[in-house]
Amino acid sequence: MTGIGIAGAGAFGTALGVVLAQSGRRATIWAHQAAFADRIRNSNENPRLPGVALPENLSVTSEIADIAECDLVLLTTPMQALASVLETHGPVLKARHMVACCKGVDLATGRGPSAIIAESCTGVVPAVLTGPSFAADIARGLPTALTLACADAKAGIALQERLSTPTLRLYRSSDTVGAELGGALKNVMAIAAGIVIGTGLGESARAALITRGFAEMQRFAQSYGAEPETLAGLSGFGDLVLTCTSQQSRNFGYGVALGRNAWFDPEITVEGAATARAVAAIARARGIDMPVTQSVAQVIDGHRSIEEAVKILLSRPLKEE
Ligand SMILES: NC(=O)C1=CN([C@@H]2O[C@H](COP(=O)(O)OP(=O)(O)OC[C@H]3O[C@@H](n4cnc5c(N)ncnc54)[C@H](OP(=O)(O)O)[C@@H]3O)[C@@H](O)[C@H]2O)C=CC1
Ligand SMILES: O=C(CO)COP(=O)(O)O
Repeated sequence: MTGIGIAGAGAFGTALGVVLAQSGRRATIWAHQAAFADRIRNSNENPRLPGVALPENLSVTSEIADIAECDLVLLTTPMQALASVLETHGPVLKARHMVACCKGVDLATGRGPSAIIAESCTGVVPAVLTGPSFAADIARGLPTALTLACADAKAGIALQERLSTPTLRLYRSSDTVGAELGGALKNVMAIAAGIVIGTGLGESARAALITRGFAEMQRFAQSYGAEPETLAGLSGFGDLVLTCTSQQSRNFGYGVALGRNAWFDPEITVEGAATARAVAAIARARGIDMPVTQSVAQVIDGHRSIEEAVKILLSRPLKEE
């Protein structure tokens, strides 16, 4: 079967389904809750992506069997759900290609999405779709450019062609590790940027944070063999800029709320929180200098106040850039 399965009925999976269906592809979104699938079907709209009508050739199901025969599956659950979803449903999925669309590092194992796919689904070619794009922008048909990373060059070309649309422009890369780490780490930096703005530290401080945060991202990713060019591209620098500067970003919004000591809805997906904890632990164990990430992890876990974290960051030894 040549249809596209989309595992995860959130804003991003729905937006990808909409744009792919609008350009003639047949796609099916799988939701893990039957009631939620019913709600989407009955209203022809996903409450996580309000105001976007679903095209006719985009189906919604809560039966995993309905996407089992798809040759391509996009994995659009939150990162911390990916391993359990693949453990439970991976064996029934017959897809030869799986594209991870989630951004983060698994807190329990320290693994990224492509490693989770490779370990859970033998014989599947893992790929990663990541880069600067808000689901609402994609779904409205606004122009977006993303990175499609796949270590298998032939599969990468086929996936790039299959998933590009007139408004969704995919650039190809073979550096899956670099692409997925860029997407994971920028969310941590977006929380930090939100804290900077929420606390009233100013735009100059945010620019410094983004720049030093990018240096930190490079250090971490290169320790895993990522190419510096990947981090400088859409999946790293591009998404870092978007997420650290846009009110649309949930990670940025969470940071702003922390900075203002304001309530933030715990139902909202904030991938950078678990990823900050995961990356801080890995960096400590591997001796990688990640001061911003360590500070974010300490602040969100209540182990350090924002004032203390800022003081510590500003009193680090002076050094060359
Ligand atoms: N939104 C965006 O603009 C973008 C998001 N992404 C990435 O896409 C990923 C998903 O984000 P997004 O779509 O926004 O998230 P949402 O918060 O919109 O939705 C998450 C969805 O995942 C479902 N889900 C949660 N746990 C499971 C599970 N165990 N099995 C199956 N489904 C589950 C939720 O269902 P329920 O609520 O019923 O539990 C919900 O439908 C994230 O990694 C994010 O970083 C990437 C680019 C853009
Ligand atoms: O990844 C995204 C934009 O590229 C979405 O960011 P948020 O999860 O912070 O909303």
